Amino acid sequence: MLYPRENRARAVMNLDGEWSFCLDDGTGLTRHWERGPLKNAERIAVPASYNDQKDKREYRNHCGWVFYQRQVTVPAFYRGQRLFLRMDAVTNNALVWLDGSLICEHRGGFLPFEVEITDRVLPGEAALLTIAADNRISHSTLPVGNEGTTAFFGSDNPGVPSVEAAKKWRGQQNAPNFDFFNYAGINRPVRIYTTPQRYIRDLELVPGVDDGDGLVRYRVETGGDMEESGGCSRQPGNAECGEQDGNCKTASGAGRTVDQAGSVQIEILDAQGSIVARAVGPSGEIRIHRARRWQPRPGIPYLYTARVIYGEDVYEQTFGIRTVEVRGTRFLINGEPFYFKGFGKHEDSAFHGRGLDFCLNIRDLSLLDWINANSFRTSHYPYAEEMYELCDKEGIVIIDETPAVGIGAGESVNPYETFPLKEYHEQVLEELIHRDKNHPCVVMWSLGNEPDTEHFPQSAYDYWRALYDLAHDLDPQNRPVTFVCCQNDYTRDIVTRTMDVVCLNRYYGWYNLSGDLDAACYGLNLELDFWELQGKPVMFTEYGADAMPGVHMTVPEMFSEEYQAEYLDRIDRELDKRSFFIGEQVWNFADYATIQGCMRVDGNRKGVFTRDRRPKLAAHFLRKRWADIPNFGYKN
Ligand SMILES: CCCCCC[C@@H]1NC[C@@H](O)[C@H](O)[C@H]1C(=O)O
Repeated sequence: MLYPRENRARAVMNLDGEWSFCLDDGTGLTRHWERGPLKNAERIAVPASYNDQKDKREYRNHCGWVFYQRQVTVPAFYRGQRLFLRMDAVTNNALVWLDGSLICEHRGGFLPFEVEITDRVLPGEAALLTIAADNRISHSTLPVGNEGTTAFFGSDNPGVPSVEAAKKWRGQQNAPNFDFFNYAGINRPVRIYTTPQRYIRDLELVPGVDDGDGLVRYRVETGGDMEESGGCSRQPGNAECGEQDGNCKTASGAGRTVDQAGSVQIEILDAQGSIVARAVGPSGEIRIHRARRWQPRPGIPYLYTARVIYGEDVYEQTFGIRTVEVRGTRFLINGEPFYFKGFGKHEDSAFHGRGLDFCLNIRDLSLLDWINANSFRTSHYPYAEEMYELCDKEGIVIIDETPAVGIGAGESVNPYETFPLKEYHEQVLEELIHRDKNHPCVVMWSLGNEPDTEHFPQSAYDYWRALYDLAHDLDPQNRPVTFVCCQNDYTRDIVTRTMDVVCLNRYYGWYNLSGDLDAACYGLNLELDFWELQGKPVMFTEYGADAMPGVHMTVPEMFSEEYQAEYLDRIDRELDKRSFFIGEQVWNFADYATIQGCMRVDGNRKGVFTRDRRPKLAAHFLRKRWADIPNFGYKN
């Protein structure tokens, strides 16, 4: 499924803007609100979460379906073209109708899905588009919601009769088993795009090097051929209603890599737009003489463009010539040992919630430059495609993470036996890799964040090892695969040590040994001694401390800006002593919204920037530290 781009063969209609909106009162589906204009509708902006767009508690705390609606008129001059409706992300589950007919549904709130509507709309005629979004989370969703218990870090007095009675009285509420607000709705763009009858369905680019040349393996999948069959080529994110067995059916017939009805041509253009190589056929290998490498900044993130021509259709995709490899305890990019400097982030901002915000993306990459960072993890879900395109251009390295956060329920519940997540997790992983496979900025896949790997070690190993193998099978570039492990008994965890890179979230001196950085460094070193024996590259994907802006102390204590800065300084000094330690990603880039709770003061305050992107003391510390740490060769 290709990102929508307009060109001489394709048009894109962006449906962003003001839509009609209703919170479901529990009758929307049974009374078929999609069959006509929404009654008592309010105005809402798309793309953006709905939660913060109104000053109404019911918007903030809604639990269930919401309905979005707008009229769409495809221009008459699109007649004869194929038409596709693409939703970049509807959080968390979606139903889509046109003129009251269900045309597709999708599970998952952070990856795109599309459906062909060529035979469902009449160009020149208005149609009523309705999208319903369900924000409920549970043991069956990713991210995971708690069932019958409190949210992550929630507090409770279980068993007290009055408290238990009140929980029953208040009815169903979402209880996120994750530490970010469960923003929901149409968080990313909705578009209609056109293609010629025979069109390019997908493009896979696998860059390699050969004695200074670039060697790019490519594969083009086409669709809409004359001899099209109704066959189902499983293309993640292509959905058509009626396929209740989860078997995606492409409404446009089977995808083919073997060209049946016309030749595929591919041209490679350099950054100046000159054709430097070309090939014919739906798959093959292209040599680019004296190719320029894609390098993380301050290197040059050089991008080529693959232009595919198939019949009347054209599609252009940028890509980079770079290699990624784990060798011993080193993480190599273009054969050189890379050191990760950066953060766990969130897609989070006032007003937009989790909605795509082009301006914020530009601003955040500017701040990553200001602070001398080179990378971030898309914690804890895939980010909007536009951010990856920016990182390709700016030379920022990404660890790309699924929405699998919160898989665990304490020592008494084995989530791997009781949470029905395996197939869904596989679907999400497949959609993620399918969407992001061509981005040079993506150097590693993270299968998920902080699952329980301590209480049921063998079940955990079986579950995550299968996903690890699947990720390696699915990724044409076969990038390293990891997952992110939380503070646990690392001697009982038999999963983390099997990943290509050991990614640790550690909070010595915060969630344990609180406020005591001497003891924190002592404990950290005991654990690092353990990891030294594993012979794997190890990095922090989270470490940090909350800091309330403006709280200052001469003797640093928790929640002061000084403590946050000293925390990072002390821990970093210990990490510098370990040659197998290949990166430090601080939690978090910026303060962000969470569910209410006695552990959160207007959200999570571990940001080194405030939510409106003002630097705390720790940001100045990191900017200075990271100015002296090179991308390559810092450790070995
Ligand atoms: C004992 C609890 C361990 C929590 C580990 C720390 C958490 N990791 C996942 C992130 O989404 C949270 O925001 C972070 C935290 O709380 O700030």
